[in-house]
Amino acid sequence: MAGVIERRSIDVVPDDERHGSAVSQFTLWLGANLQVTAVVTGALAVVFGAAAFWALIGLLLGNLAGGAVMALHSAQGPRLGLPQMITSRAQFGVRGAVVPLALVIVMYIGFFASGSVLAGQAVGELTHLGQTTGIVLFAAVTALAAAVGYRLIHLLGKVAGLVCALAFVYLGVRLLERADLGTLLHDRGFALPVFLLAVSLSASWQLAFGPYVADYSRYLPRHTSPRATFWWTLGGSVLGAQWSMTFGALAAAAAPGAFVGHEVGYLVGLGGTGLIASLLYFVIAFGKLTINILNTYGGFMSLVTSVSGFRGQRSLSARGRSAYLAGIMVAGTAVALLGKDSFLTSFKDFLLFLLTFFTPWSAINLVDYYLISKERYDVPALSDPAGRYGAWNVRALTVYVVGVLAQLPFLATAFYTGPLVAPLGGADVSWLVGLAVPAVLYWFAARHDTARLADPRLAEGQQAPLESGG
Ligand SMILES: Nc1ccnc(=O)[nH]1
Repeated sequence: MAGVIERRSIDVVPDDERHGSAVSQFTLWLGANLQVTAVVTGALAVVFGAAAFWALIGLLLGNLAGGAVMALHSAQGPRLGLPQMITSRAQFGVRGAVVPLALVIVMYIGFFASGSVLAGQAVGELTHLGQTTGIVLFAAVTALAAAVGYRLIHLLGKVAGLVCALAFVYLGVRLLERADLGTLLHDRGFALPVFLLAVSLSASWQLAFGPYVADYSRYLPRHTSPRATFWWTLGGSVLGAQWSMTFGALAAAAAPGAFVGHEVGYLVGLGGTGLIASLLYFVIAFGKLTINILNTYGGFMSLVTSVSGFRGQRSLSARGRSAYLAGIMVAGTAVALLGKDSFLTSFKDFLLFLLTFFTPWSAINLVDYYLISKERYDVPALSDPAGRYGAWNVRALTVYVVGVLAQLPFLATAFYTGPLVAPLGGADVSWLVGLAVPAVLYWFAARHDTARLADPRLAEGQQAPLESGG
């Protein structure tokens, strides 16, 4: 058992523990995306007024654009052997990284909560124990699996991907027995704002994976091709999300009133009753499990990265691991139980609003890694506030704040709508601004900051010094 439970967290994965191939990224991200929240997201595009035909095209564009950004993060994993958020220390400073980190933690607790509410419904129905017990059971299984860690997460992703793919084929057939595809796609009326909304919904969906993508590629052998990692990640994530979202958009077009607000019940009702219904409840919960584990593990990793920046640790004991994981699980479950009846709709808005705070992070992290640092970081300095990355990088933090503020005029949420939304016909393109503005600003601000750049000779053997250090 000891060999099964993961020991590592924020520390570098040494070469002798590296294993697997880039294809594992395809199966994990397929499994993470073939699930009910993605179905709901696709349905929203139609609910907000896009014709199903254009909704599907918009969703695909967003999945591809957001997916490309998330997959660029994935390719960092094999190269550095580090989880995702710790690489932000190279841009923001060892302590400055806490600024984007804190927001990422809040976001993943929020995703944990909203996912657990849907899965808790399914577990409650399946076990006849009700939603509250369902949420608690689901959270406990999530935390246990996250504690076992990397290998189990990949295994579950593979199994869930397969099981959910079968279920989605079945549900797709049932849907098309009830509704004629030609009729659903017949309306070709185009309206730019709702089309752009469909693009934003799926782009945000993908971008929200960004802060933990490399966590799941960091055990791949160092020489795994970055291209292969990129394409397998992109392929799995886009295929899974687009498939689920297509199903959701068509379901919403076929039965607008019946689907929205009754997602779990509607999906099960499509399938049938009795044993089939029980199976579908199981599949819905199982489908949410992969992503919920990712949210727990990602929240945990971000929390450890934040705290260790101040306390100077470079690794974590088994007890510390469990304690941090339990902390994320308890927080997520508490929010789920408090919010299950009321605020989850506005909560979704809150989550999209939070996205505003880390599209600039993605832009800065990627521009630095690929264009300025050229895929090389001085790994020991990532844990040294007196090292080349410093404690607080004011330049990067300023670009980050400007990147967040630049989006405000473009934001359209339930509780705040910026002044430039109406001139754009009601469309929210803030995520594009949140990527482009900080990317350009950071490039100009940091490209001559040569003291920060790692010695090219560090490129291959860069992990060695950390081993002795901690
Ligand atoms: N799109 C998402 C990203 C991260 N976590 C989620 O639950 N969903």
